[in-house]
Amino acid sequence: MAVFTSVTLGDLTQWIKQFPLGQAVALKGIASGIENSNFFLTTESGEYVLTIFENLSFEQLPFYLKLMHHLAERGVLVPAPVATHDGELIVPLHGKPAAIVSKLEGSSQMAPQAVHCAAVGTMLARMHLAAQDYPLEQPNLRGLDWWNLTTPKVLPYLSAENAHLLRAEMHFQEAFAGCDTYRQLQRGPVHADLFRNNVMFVGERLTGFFDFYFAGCDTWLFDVAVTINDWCIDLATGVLDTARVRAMLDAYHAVRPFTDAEQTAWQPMLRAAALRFWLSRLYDYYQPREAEMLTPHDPTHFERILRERIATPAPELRG
Ligand SMILES: Nc1ncnc2c1ncn2[C@@H]1O[C@H](COP(=O)(O)OP(=O)(O)OP(=O)(O)O)[C@@H](O)[C@H]1O
Ligand SMILES: N[C@@H](CCO)C(=O)O
Repeated sequence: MAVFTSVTLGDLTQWIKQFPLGQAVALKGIASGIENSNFFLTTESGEYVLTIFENLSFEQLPFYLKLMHHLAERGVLVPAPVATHDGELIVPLHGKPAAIVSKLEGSSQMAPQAVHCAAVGTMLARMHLAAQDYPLEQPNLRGLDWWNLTTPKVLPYLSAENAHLLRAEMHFQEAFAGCDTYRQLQRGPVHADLFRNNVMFVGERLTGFFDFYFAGCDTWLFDVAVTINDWCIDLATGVLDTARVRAMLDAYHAVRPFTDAEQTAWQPMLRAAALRFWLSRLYDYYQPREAEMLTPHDPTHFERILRERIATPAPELRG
């Protein structure tokens, strides 16, 4: 159950009047998702998603909602936030920040083929380019600083072997983040969590990216690495699938060509993207939030991926 704050249709009778959407006619809690309370909301003017933010503050949220608005305006397929009559994208509901966004058609493609990976690669590159002139700045809040804070919190729970892996990889990533090649990488707003469950498809047609609430400013290559590490792997082993990798990278490159610095940084970045999710999953596993938590995601999945990315040379970025 992933509705942490309950809302009834009656609660919305007055509240919805601040939006130009007519009356709310149906509301249905969405069971998946582990971060926020989400509802499908039908109003007199159409179908939307109502999100109540359980962890993000009124101060943090404009970065995400305005980014979605910016991207939607530029033709990138993302949910468009709906503004109130006063132009606000975030308003309180039951004392927490809430927003209404357009509902994307379709469903997640949990067994993607090369054709789906190509569509994701194209849209990801378009998104990076379209966000280039986005004026707000917010770091990736799950970047190196967060890894440094989180590592000592999870280390006591790890086997000697895994503790060694984590310490060694943190050491490696600190050095990587400080090197000249890293400084040359192009940066901007990135999604940073573009997993299979955060993209909608109708058949082979991509209908949108969503769940932008881990977005932040980081290297574009980090976003590519996070996406490849989820979409283009054999789930049981974490091994990259060449056909899907090529489809995604070639499609991305056709829209926004990879640079020499990115080619040099590719293997360390695939490791960084694996480390990021190993750490967050370890943290959620050993320090679950009270009561509200669902079954945490399996950390060993990303431990396997990290070991695999260290052991196996990365594929060429430019095929
Ligand atoms: N704009 C949207 N259009 C259509 N469906 C949506 C939209 N936003 C969310 N959903 C649906 O709600 C579900 C949960 O949303 P979301 O992934 O954003 O939640 P979350 O709590 O941030 O979860 P997590 O962080 O675990 O991915 C999605 O799997 C999707 O089915
Ligand atoms: N994509 C993350 C969950 C947060 O959205 C994970 O699989 O660990």
